Amino acid sequence: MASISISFSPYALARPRVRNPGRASPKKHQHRNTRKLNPSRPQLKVGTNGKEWSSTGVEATTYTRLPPKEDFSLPSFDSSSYDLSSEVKLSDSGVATEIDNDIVLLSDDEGEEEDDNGVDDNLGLNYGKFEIFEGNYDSEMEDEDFDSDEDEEEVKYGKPADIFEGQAVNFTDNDGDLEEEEVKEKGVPAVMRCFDRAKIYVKAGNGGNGVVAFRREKYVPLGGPSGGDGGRGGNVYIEVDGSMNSLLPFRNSVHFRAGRGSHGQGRMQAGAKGEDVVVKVAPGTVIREAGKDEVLLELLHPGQRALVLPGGRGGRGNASFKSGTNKVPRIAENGEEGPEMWLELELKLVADVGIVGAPNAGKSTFLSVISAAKPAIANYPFTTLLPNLGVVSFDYDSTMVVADLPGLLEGAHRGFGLGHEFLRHTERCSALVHVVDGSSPQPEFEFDAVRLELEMFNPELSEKPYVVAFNKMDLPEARKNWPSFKRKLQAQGIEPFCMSAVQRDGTYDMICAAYELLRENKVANKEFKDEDPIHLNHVADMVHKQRTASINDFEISHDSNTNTWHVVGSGLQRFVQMTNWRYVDSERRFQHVLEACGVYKSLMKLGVKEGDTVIVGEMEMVWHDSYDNSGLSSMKGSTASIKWAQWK
Ligand SMILES: Nc1nc2c(ncn2[C@@H]2O[C@H](COP(=O)(O)OP(=O)(O)OP(=O)(O)O)[C@@H](O)[C@H]2O)c(=O)[nH]1
Ligand SMILES: [Mg+2]
Repeated sequence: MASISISFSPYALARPRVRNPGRASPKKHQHRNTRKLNPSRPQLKVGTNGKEWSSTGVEATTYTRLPPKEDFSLPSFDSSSYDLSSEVKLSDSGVATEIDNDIVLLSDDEGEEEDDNGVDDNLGLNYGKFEIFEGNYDSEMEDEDFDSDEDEEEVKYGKPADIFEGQAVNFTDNDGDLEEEEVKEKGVPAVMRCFDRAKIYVKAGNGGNGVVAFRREKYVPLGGPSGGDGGRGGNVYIEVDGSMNSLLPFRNSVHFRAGRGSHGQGRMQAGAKGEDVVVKVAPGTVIREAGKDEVLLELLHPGQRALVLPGGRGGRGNASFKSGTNKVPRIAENGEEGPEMWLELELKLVADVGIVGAPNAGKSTFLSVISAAKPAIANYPFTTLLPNLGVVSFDYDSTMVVADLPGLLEGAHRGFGLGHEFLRHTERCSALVHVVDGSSPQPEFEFDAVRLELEMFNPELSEKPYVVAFNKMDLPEARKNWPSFKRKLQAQGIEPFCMSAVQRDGTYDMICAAYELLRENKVANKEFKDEDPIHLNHVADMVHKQRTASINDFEISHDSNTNTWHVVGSGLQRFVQMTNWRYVDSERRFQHVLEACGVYKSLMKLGVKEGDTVIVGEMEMVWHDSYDNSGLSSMKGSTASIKWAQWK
């Protein structure tokens, strides 16, 4: 594209010299036009710079640690949405070798009662034969989302620095949380990552351009300017959709662009406004600007709608520029560009009660019994990969939403297992139900381990009110364990409940107890909400404020090597972007505005020299300074004598 080649005098051009009008297009550092200008006047030569199985087991075992290899016999299932047939066997990889070695080492170092095979007396688990569900889910749903650099990922697992009994093996060096986070993130299949996190791009619509037109009608001589204004660009809204309970839809659609405003037309016709775009999110979504910690919005209730990005203003047509001194304005503005942004969405489910517990404790079974939810249930740890929600109704007006979360392992807070990934969903619960597998060898141990994990993840979680459900009372082991478990918890001041989820025995009392807890706590939450009304359009207000900064606020920096002056200010930049160079008066107004806001004066004060390059926004100009200051205002026909429509 040819350079814009507009050469003009900032002060005293009676007739703007526009070469190739209408071809003006933003382009960076175009070659300069060496057209000769009247040396007696100050001249700037202008150029533009171009921007996410069900089988009922008989013998169920709860694991609070990683389970032994032999327990990992998977029933074959074809239609499952989760294909676990391709777990990575750590014993097959270099990683496993490292873990084996370290565990043996650990038992030696610590002098614990653990034999050379790494058998833990507590649970009878052979830690030397772990399998870990880490990464390699090769189901059709994951193919494209897995990082192909699997090898690279394994290399990242370092030798655990210090492992002692009771502590989970940490695959990373303790070097930095960042690395741990990275490895953990990669190990989680995309469908899980996308369940409650998403990154989206939003852009408001550009405003439509204003036009230059004149009324031509029979018997109406001198009809005057009739160019209409452009329509404003579409807005970007974020709305809470009560039917959504995950952010999975954002796996496929990431970009949301509002429509641009239509251009203005003759006969004073303003352009239509651009189409708004509404991004639907699940209740409980927290929104941040990408890369920043500050929370922009927290959308909790269905129907809430927040204006995030306002559309760009439509450019004014020449009818808007008519004034007493400029009755035939040949000028119109470009529409303002719509703002754009990358947003990070994080979902924290809005459930009243969260069901927590070790894998295989019977959490999903419990949810399926108390609500209409049909979560996957199997005699297998980590059956639940994503949280399930269920609504428990007592009668018409007493209902509560219950979330069943993936099982928690010891070490979950360090990224072991899956539960950690989703623990944040319990942050918004008012009460927790802690399901304990009564048939496990040591239910007390399991109970303590899970409590510890909650505390390690977020101390506030461990402070939430909770009820303990000792499950699987239909099994003889559980009935045997119950008296001692009850005694131990009572000693701690906790009154546990016992139930058999499968036989629906004791589940009603359980849920009534949870509801009671919830009622007490919800009152407190309500009071809090009343105190803190949310103003949902503040993001748009902030964006708007940033964009409409005063044109008088600018900074000038100088690069002495290239003799270039950069005039930087968001108000000025917006002005430059909205200036439509195809119209002849644009240039004069441009000079007028630069003069009025003090850019020329400041440049001269700083010592701008003849031939220096001045860059304002996307415009590149050449400075010509030979002029007579005193003669400016008196010059007839100069821009100074024309009253321009106010910049807004
Ligand atoms: N005998 C007996 N088995 C039960 C009971 N509750 C659950 N189970 C069994 O325990 C196994 C695990 O149940 P789930 O509900 O999938 O356990 P979970 O806690 O959701 O497990 P994860 O989702 O893997 O963490 C299944 O085989 C259930 O049939 C019970 O009260 N009695
Ligand atoms: Mg489950």
